[in-house]
Amino acid sequence: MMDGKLEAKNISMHFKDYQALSDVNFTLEGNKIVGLIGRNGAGKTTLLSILAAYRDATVGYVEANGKLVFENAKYMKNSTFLYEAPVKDLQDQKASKYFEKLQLYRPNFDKTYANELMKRFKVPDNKNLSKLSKGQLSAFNMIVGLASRTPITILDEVYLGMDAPTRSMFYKELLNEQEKHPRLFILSTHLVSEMEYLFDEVMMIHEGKLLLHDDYQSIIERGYFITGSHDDVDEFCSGIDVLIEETIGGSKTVLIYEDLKEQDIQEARAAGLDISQAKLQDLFTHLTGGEH
Ligand SMILES: Nc1ncnc2c1ncn2[C@@H]1O[C@H](COP(=O)(O)OP(=O)(O)OP(=O)(O)O)[C@@H](O)[C@H]1O
Repeated sequence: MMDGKLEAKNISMHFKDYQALSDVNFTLEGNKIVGLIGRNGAGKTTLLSILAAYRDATVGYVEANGKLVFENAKYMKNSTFLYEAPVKDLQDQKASKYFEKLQLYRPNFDKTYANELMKRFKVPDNKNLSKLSKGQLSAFNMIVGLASRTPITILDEVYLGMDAPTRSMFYKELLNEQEKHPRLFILSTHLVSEMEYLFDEVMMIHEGKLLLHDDYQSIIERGYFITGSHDDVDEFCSGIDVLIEETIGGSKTVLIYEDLKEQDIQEARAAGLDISQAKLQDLFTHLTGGEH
């Protein structure tokens, strides 16, 4: 659907004297699910609102297929940005009324699909939207995001308020929808362990800076836990940045983020070291400063 390019160029965002984003650069290309992960206050919402052209960056700009997105009516039509249930914007209306209006400026909006999801996610359609529970409102938001079928769909922590079974249904539906109607999804989250299997690509931001941006697989393949005798682990890790280390008796475990050669891994294992792949959640926690 999109086969296009979304580029962030030298984006910085200042709020008075507070710098929420510092020189963020990246290119997203093609149809994929991109996970934007970052701790509380890292700058996720700020970055997404700039990507969605809801606000302009203090410095830098965003382009979609080489055209500025800010104040670009065509881009607004082709993108959806959903953030924590904007109750105020919904006023007193029922879903059906809201969908009718949405159809006017979302040419791909599929009302039949939206209504089917309303049933499946048990969002009542006979109540005013302002009367929905928190979880129902999150589900409603997610339904709008999926059924709008815009080439660019940006969901800012849209799962907030959904209970665990509902979130799990949402993830399945997202994958299902991505297969049938591929587009560029950008999802922000800190539920990393729960959502990592969804991501084709990951952007990690920390204190307003883009710390990491790569294919999910490439990131995962650089994260290792290494356990063995104190000396063996130290020897293996000489010259390698260690993210965390834990010593229990004479044995030591470290987490590293590094390209290892398959041969080095084999040799280390043969020499008695235990090497296992870390999860994105481990890397996320420790690349962004640990549990402090
Ligand atoms: N309008 C504003 N004025 C001043 N500071 C702001 C404004 N909006 C955001 N900030 C600050 O910018 C930083 C990034 O905020 P942002 O909402 O983008 O973080 P986030 O990664 O989405 O966080 P969370 O996971 O907690 O939702 C925070 O320190 C926040 O206080």
